Amino acid sequence: SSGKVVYFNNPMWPGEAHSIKVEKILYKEKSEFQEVLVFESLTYGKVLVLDGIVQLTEKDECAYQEMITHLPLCSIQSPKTVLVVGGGDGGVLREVCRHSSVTHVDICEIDKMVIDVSKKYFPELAVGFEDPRVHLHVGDAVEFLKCTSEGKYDAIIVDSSDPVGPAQELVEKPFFVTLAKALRPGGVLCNMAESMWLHTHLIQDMISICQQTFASVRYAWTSVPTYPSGLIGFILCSKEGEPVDFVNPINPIEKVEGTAKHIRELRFYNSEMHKAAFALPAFLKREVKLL
Ligand SMILES: NCCCN[C@H]1CC[C@@H](N)CC1
Repeated sequence: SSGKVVYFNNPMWPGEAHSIKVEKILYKEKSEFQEVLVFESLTYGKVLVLDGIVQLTEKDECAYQEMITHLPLCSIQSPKTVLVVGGGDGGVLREVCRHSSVTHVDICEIDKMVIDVSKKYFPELAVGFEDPRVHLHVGDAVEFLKCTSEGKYDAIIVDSSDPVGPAQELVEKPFFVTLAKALRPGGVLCNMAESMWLHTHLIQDMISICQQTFASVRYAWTSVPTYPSGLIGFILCSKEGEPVDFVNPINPIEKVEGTAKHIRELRFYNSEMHKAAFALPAFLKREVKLL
C-alpha cells in the first residue's frame, strides 16, 4: 500500500536493511523462479525488486547498465558478437546496441516474467529488445552455454542477480569454464561481482576461479546508491589472445556515443569513469589477490 516502507534484508548483507519509500505498488507476482515486485518510489522513480532485493531503479540504473557494458566493450577493437547472461530488464541490451560494430547479440534470461514486466513498466530499459540484432533465448544459461559453439563471442556480459537464488550456479567454476570456451581468443568477459564492503570472500572465490580459467583478471567498481553498501563491483577477464588493457579503453566512448540515435544519451559512463573504475582501495588489494 502507498506510504509503506519496504525493507530488504537478506543473508547476503546480515545485520543491515535498506529501505525505499513506496508511493504505489504497481506489480507483485510470483514467477516460476522468484517474486517479482515493481513499485513507484518517492525519489528513485520506478523500482524493480526480485525476492526482496533491489535490481534497479529508474534513477540510478544508468550507472550499473552503462558500466557493466562499456567497461568490456570499450576495451576491445570493434566487438561484433555479444552474449548477455541474465539482464532480462533489457538495460544491458540498450547499452550493447550503442556499439555500431556489434552485429549479433544473444541474451539468455531464465525468467520470462522479468522481461514482460520490464516491457510494461520500464520501457526505457526494454527498448534494448527492439533492436533487430538482438536474439532472445528464455532459459537456463548453463544449458545455453553447453550448446554454444566454441569461440563464438567477442564479449560476454553476465548481468546476474545475487547468487542466492536462480543465479547460484553462475558463480561456480564449471560455468566460468563454459564462458571461456564460448569466447574467441582475445575475447572479454564481464561479471557482476558484488560489493567490496560486504563480499570480499565471494569476490576472492570468483577471482581465484577466473585466474584459473582466463589469461588476465581485473576488478572494477561503480557507485549505485540503491544497491547494498552503495556500490557494485565487476570482474573483467580476457581469454588468451591479443592482451586486453582494460584500464585504457581502445574503443573510446566518443565512437560509441555517435551511434544508435534512437537511444538516449549516456548518463554515467565516460572514459574518465572507465579508467577510475579500476582504482581499488588498500583494504581490497590486501584482501583480494589480484595479478
Ligand atoms: N540488470 C539489473 C541488475 C541486476 N544485478 C544486480 C546486482 C547486485 C544486486 N544485489 C542485485 C541485482
